[in-house]
Amino acid sequence: MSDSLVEAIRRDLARAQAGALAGLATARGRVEAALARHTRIEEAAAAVPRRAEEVRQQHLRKLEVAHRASVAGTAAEAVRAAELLAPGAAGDPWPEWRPTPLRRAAVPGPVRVGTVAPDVPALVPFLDRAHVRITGSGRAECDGVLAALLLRTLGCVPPGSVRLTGYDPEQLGGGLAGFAPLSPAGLLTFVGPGGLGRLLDDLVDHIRRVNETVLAGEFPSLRAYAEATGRRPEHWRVAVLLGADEPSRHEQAQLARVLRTGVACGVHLILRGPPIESIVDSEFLDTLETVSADRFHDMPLTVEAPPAELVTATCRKIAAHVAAGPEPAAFGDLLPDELWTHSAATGLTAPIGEAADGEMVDVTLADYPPHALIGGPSGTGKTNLVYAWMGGLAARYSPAELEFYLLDFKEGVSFARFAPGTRDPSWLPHVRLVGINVNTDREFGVALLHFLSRQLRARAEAAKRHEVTTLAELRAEDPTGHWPRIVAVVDEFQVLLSGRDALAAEAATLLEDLARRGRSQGIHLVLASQDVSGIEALWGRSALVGQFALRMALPKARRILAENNAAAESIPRYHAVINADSGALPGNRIVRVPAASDRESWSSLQLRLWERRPPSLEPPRLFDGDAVPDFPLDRIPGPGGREPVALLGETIDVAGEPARLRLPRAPGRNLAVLGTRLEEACAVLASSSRSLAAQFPAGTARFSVACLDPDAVGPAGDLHAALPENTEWYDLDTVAELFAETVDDASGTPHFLIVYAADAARTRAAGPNDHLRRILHSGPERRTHVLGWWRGVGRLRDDLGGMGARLDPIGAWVALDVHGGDLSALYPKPGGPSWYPRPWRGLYFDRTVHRTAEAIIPYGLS
Ligand SMILES: Nc1ncnc2c1ncn2[C@@H]1O[C@H](COP(=O)(O)OP(=O)(O)OP(=O)(O)O)[C@@H](O)[C@H]1O
Repeated sequence: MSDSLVEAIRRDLARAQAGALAGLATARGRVEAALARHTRIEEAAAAVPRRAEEVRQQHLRKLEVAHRASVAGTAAEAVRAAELLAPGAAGDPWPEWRPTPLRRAAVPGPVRVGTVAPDVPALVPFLDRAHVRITGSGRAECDGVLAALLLRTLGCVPPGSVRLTGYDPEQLGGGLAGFAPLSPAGLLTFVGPGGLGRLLDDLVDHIRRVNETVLAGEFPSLRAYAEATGRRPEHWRVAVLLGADEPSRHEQAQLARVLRTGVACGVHLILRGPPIESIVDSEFLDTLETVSADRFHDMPLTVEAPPAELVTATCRKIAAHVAAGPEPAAFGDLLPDELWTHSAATGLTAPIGEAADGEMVDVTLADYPPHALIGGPSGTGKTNLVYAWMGGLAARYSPAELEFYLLDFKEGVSFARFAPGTRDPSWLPHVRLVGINVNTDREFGVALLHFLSRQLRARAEAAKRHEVTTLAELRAEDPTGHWPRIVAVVDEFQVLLSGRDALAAEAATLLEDLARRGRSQGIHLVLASQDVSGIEALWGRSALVGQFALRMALPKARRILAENNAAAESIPRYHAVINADSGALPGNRIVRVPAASDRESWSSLQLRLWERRPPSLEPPRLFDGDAVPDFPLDRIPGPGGREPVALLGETIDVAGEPARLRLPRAPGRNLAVLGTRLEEACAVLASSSRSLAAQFPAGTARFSVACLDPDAVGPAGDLHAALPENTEWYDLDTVAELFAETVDDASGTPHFLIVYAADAARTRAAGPNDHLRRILHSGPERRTHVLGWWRGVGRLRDDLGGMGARLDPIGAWVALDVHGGDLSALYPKPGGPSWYPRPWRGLYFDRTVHRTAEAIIPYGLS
């Protein structure tokens, strides 16, 4: 290779090396520049947060200054706000503190446990809002927070609505000692050491049950339930857990569940003590309120513990209140907001009381169930239950929709309040009839049943005319007709069915017919009794009992419900088992019946209804078995009638019409009053004579009063004075003249001989007796009528001719203290009428009009 070639290669290599070195130097310079820029950027970035933090700190300093400046002003506002948030028992200072229970469905607010400076109440949310964890260094302060929280909580809710459980393994209940008086009433229970697991299991079970059966997916919480429905179906349960050994894994899990889900179901925990605290983690913070006994929201807290004696006294009172039993729901709760807005076309529905879950229980009378049976021993509240039910019905349905017929067979005046009285002139507009003190007048009960049967017939006929079958259809077809539902209430109805006589049989037959056919015609029977078990007439007729599908059993009622249904055995006072399914077990609803008996509860409702009554409505008829009816001056026929009519007394009937005796010119038109009861006999003679006298203008009839019993001189004299001026007066010495003169009187002038103790005439002489017999026989055809009182049937017979004499001249009689059998000769049916003599009652029979004799009540004439 030549030298020149080598040289050329060297030069090229040297150039290449120099170029590479220059490139490296340039690259190095660029790297250095980039690194320098990076460092600058990094330094700038580091300066930003520092500045931000400085700005934040400046702001905070300003805020703190502003906050301190405004504390004095805002404290006053905070105090006012606290008063609003925690009124009454929730926040009142202890010296003036007393329980102020909220309504049952109300949601309690926070309660005060102390103050933060300057005097701002420290309020802790608890029931329906949170669990509470109490922390703090001082034991006494923590105890104070606990006591304040519990006592105020108890004072804010209805007594008994918080159930406390204490778990205090260290002090064995000492931490809750002041609350011990709650224990006997079952409001506070203690769980011993080792019982934490069971307690938590129990709470978890309770929460599950509330979720499943009460909230049932419909409400998120009991609080929402209460706000939506106005009712609170469950008690709150508060478990106070005051420290423990390290809880087991299971206990920890259960505790976590309660913390998570308890508040919504009314289960609250109060926690204190490190072992439990250790498992409370941040997961549950939204339902856990932590209260430090030292600081409250970062301010020093002054704990306000309640005085020990206030705690025990309050707990004692709450326990006594709960032990005394729950207050019955108020009568007003049964009433609607607006009166008389309901239609009775398809039935009658009203609440009767409150179930355990606070719900009002409705009771219906309709095609099914048509009739009700109410039972319970004396004093258990049957009458009260009837009042409560009637109040609810009368407030909902107007008198055009509903009518009541009320009968009380017991002695007493329980239904009298519905009729106008001397003290209270108001009456219940729905009531058409009130029968009180009916105990001996079973006839009145039968009369009511007859009356209802007539109503039933009228309805059935109207239904037929309109080609319908039920009341609802009839009302639709005949919208202007008066077709109210009729509710007949018979208290102590067993009296009506007692005895094995014709009256009881008639009553049972009528009842059966009414029960069967009344259902579709809107006629409802409500029968109440102390004890239905012994009523043969009832249990012998299963078809009758079967119609009474609505059963109401008061505590210890026998045989009202089905045989296997013993619910009435165990219900408390003022409660009732309501069963619309003939007493079958699944139909039971237990209700607390409000007090409706006291006059105050009832009167204001009755007054409101009375003031709304239609102007044309007449007051109800009042039948009082203990009262003597007044002689009805307005019912006496006027002068100039076709034939004289004597009023003998009041019939025992729904309308209370007078018992009338027609005295036309016809054989047998005499009246015999029979028996030894002087007053009643005089009353019958007086009312019949006076009513006759009113029918004759002066001088057109003759009246003669013969008083042959010295004891009757008083009333006979009174009658004599009340009769027309020319009425003659005879006694034992002169009566023979009257008979002798009358026996052949052919003047044709009406002549009424009123003879007291007619049988006494015979003891004087043989003559007058015979005259009297002839007057009785042939007088009426000549308008001479005898209204006579004989002191026995035998004596009457003697006056008519002795043994075997015909008694035809006595066409009508009123028997007083004479037994039915003694009247057989005067009665068409063998054995005589069934008649049990009783004071101020007579049995009236007129051969020309009666098939059976009827009971009457003589009028009082005073
Ligand atoms: N639900 C109730 N709440 C408060 N008091 C009641 C209640 N029910 C009944 N009472 C009271 O109990 C007493 C007896 O009640 P009530 O007269 O209704 O019983 P009863 O079963 O009809 O008794 P009796 O057959 O002896 O008349 C009355 O003084 C009444 O005020």
